[in-house]
Amino acid sequence: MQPSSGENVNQRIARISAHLDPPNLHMDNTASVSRLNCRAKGAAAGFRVAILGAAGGIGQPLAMLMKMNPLVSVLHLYDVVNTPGVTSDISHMDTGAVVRGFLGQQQLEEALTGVDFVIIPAGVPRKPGMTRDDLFNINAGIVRTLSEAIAKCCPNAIVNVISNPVNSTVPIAAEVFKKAGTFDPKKLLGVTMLDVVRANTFVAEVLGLDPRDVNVPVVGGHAGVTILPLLSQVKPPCSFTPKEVDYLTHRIQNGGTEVVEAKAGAGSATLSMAYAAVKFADACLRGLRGDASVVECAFVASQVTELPFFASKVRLGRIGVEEIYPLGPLNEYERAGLEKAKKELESSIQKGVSFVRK
Ligand SMILES: NC(=O)c1ccc[n+]([C@@H]2O[C@H](COP(=O)([O-])OP(=O)(O)OC[C@H]3O[C@@H](n4cnc5c(N)ncnc54)[C@H](O)[C@@H]3O)[C@@H](O)[C@H]2O)c1
Ligand SMILES: O=C(O)C[C@H](O)C(=O)O
Repeated sequence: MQPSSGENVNQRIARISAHLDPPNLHMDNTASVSRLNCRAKGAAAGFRVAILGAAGGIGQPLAMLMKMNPLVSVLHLYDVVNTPGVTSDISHMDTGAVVRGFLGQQQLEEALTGVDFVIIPAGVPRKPGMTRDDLFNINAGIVRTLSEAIAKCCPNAIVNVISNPVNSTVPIAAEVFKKAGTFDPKKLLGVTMLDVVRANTFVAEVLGLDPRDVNVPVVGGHAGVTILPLLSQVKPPCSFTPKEVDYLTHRIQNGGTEVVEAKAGAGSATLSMAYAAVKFADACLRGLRGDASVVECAFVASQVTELPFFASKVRLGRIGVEEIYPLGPLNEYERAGLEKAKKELESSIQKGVSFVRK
C-alpha cells in the first residue's frame, strides 16, 4: 500500500483498516464491512478537544485519559510524528469520544477547526542540569506556531498551555492572540496543576492524611522560586513546624527537578503531568458545562499583583476564567517568597512578550 498524497491520518487509517478487513467476514459471504460503511452516526453531545503534541510522553497518557472523559465527544490528536499509531491504538477504547488523528504541519489547521478546547503539551522536556528556561529557544517557536493556528482556526477555544517554560509560553500565546485580534484573557490558562497535585501529596505525607482530602493553593508561576505554596492556607486547616515549612516548600518547588534527575536523561514528568492535565481539563470542561463553584489554580492574565500574569485560584465557568481570587492573608515567610517569585516571573514574562513583539 503506497501512501497517497494529500491523505489525512483518518483517511490513512480507514484505508489501512479497509485493506485489512478479511473478505469472508460474514456468514453470507457476499460483502465485507469496512470502517467506511459502518453505521456509526458520529459523535455524541459533548466537547470537542484537540491535543497538540499528542504522541509525546505527556501527550499519549493525556490522550488516553481524555478518551475516558465522558465530557469529551470528539478528540483530535495532533503531532508532527507518530499520530497514526497513537490514534489507532486509542480509538479502540470502548468509551464515547470519537478519536481522529492529524500528522504534520499541513494538517494542523484541520486538527483545530471546530474545537472547543485545546491542550498543548508540545515541545522538548528538560534533561538533568537544565532549567525550564533552557527550553525557551525551542519551545517558544513551537508555541508561537501552534497559537497562530489556534487564532486562525478556533479563536474562541479555551487553551491550556503545558509546554515549558510556562511562565514565558503563556505570555507568548497571549501576544500571538493579541496580534491576531483574538486575545480573550478568560480563555488562556497556563497549567500549574502539577504543582498543586505535588503539594497535596507531599503535605498529606507530612500530616499523615489521605492526599484526596488535602488542598494546597500554589500561586505565582511554574518554575523554581516562582512556585509558591501557601502552606498557611492548606485545607483542612493545620499547622507546620518551621522545619516542615522549609522541607515542603523546597520539595514542592523542586518536584519537577526531582523527576528529571530520577529519569536521568529520559525526560521529565509525564504520567503525573498527564494526570494533573486531565484533572485541570476536566475542571475547565465542567466549568464550560455550567457547573457551579469549579475552582482551581492556574497561570492567567491577572491583576492580583502588579505583574500581567500570575497563578492563583480561579473560578472556571461557561466563558473560561470567570473570577480570579486574591491571594488572601500571607504570613511573613510567604510574603518573602512572593517578592522572590515576582522578581523572577517579571523577567520570564517579559522574555515571552519580547519574543513575539521583536
Ligand atoms: N506545565 C507542567 O507542569 C509541565 C509538566 C511536565 C512537562 N511539561 C512540559 O511539557 C512539554 C512536553 O513534555 P513531554 O515529556 O511530553 O515531551 P516529549 O518530547 O515526550 O513529547 C513532546 C511531543 O511534542 C511533539 N512536538 C514537537 N514539536 C511539535 C510541534 N511543532 N507541533 C506539535 N507537536 C510537536 C513531539 O513530536 C513530541 O511527541 C515539555 O516542554 C515539558 O517541559 C510541563
Ligand atoms: O520539571 C520539568 O521540567 C517538567 C515540569 O515542569 C514539572 O514540573 O515536572
